[in-house]
Amino acid sequence: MTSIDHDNRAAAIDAILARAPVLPVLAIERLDDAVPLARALVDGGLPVLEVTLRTPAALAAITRITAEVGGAVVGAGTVLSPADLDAVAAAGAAFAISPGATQALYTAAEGQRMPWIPAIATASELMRGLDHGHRRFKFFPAEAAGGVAALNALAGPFPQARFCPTGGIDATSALRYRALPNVMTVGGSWMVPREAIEARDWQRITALARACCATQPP
Ligand SMILES: O=C(O)C(=O)C[C@H](O)[C@H](O)COP(=O)(O)O
Repeated sequence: MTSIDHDNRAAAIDAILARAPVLPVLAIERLDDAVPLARALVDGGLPVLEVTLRTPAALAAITRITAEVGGAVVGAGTVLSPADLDAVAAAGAAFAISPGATQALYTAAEGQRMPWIPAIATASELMRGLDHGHRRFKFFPAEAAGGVAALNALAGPFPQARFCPTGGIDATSALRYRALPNVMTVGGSWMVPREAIEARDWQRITALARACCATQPP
């Protein structure tokens, strides 16, 4: 892949993630929850979704949301291997995102049209990703790996890199991340509480999503 292709790849990721200030991270246990859950989030102003491959329903959920929820942009999360990358592309994912990165994934992603976002937690991991031509990264596990202070520090030597911090973030800390110039969007699951999904309380999820779009602490 040429560096121009890498520019296109970064632009494609920017275009997707710029659509919302927050990226909900979903673990969908019941396939029938996929469409109403996605609708609740889209209605609350969060159209870009990460459906993690942590449940058996995940691939079918990606396909179903993509087909049935207008306005949703469905990505796949917890992509751990080239086989996962192939599977989520076949399911129709608009993008793929991983909690880390491996040489196998960097190589496999070169052959995919679907954008893939590797994750980093250290400067050395970031340098490896930059060597592969990537400039957009998940920062995981964000809070445990140094949080806002770490991203501020990385901005010095790596001004070309931008991040989607994820892991341990809540409604209040999300605002601190969103204020950083090197943050594209903030990932997390705080707006999709497990008990709300179990109770199919879609109105509560829409209200929590709406609060994510606010610029003041909830
Ligand atoms: O599964 C993956 O691919 C991950 O990278 C992990 C998730 O993004 C985080 O577990 C979400 O973070 P919480 O908001 O703390 O729930």
